[in-house]
Amino acid sequence: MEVHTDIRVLDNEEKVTTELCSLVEYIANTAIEADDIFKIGLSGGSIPALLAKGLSQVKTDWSKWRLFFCDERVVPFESTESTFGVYKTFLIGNVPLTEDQFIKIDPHLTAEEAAKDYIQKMAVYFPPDCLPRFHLLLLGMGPDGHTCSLFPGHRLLEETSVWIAPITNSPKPPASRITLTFPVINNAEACIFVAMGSSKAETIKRVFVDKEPLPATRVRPMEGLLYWLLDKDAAALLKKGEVNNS
Ligand SMILES: O=C1O[C@H](COP(=O)(O)O)[C@@H](O)[C@H](O)[C@H]1O
Repeated sequence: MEVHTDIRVLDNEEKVTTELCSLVEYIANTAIEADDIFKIGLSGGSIPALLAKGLSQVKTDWSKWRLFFCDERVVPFESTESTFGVYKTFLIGNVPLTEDQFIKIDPHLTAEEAAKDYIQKMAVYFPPDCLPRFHLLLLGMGPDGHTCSLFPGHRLLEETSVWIAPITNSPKPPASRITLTFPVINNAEACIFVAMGSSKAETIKRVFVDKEPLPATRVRPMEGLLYWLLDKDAAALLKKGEVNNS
């Protein structure tokens, strides 16, 4: 079954930031109205810097936000490789979010233990006996097509038995990470990919024109919405008609 994909090509990073934050605002406030809570999964890479620039304009009840990690590196929070560490530096103090609204890994555990521990932490926020359904996942895509810490050709692409899986041989350092698995990703109410810069152009073509089965292409929220926010450089190899500007 086809998943409707809303691809938006924006002029530059500033416009991508504005579009991203206005979508996040709308989805957050809709979730809060319906469920009295907004559950968002965050990615690392280029996304935290965009949120740092745009989220302060967002009007929402910040106390209702709970922030999870689509993937996280199993390193101390003080490390520049820690995704939570990056968000802590960029967001806390910049928007009215407190550290305890972030559902964090225990960085003192092994990746395997950290994944199990994170499943238990997540379970507190989702109904029992069914897959977690996030209101929103913010996703990035590496030049190799990876998303979260799901890398091309890795056995974790086929993992369906756990919500969160450990990985100890990540091809992109650091090696030790935890990641959401596809059943949870594809159960989300909405996923927003952000890809910017010419280093992403070839991979964007592989996703939308060649339709290669890359990890990012496998994000298909069957009962949800899928957005791709691209800047002009990332979209450079797409022809007219391959995108729907809105
Ligand atoms: O390693 C990672 O990379 C991806 C992509 O990052 P980007 O800088 O190309 O946007 C990111 O989404 C993921 O969370 C991170 O662990």
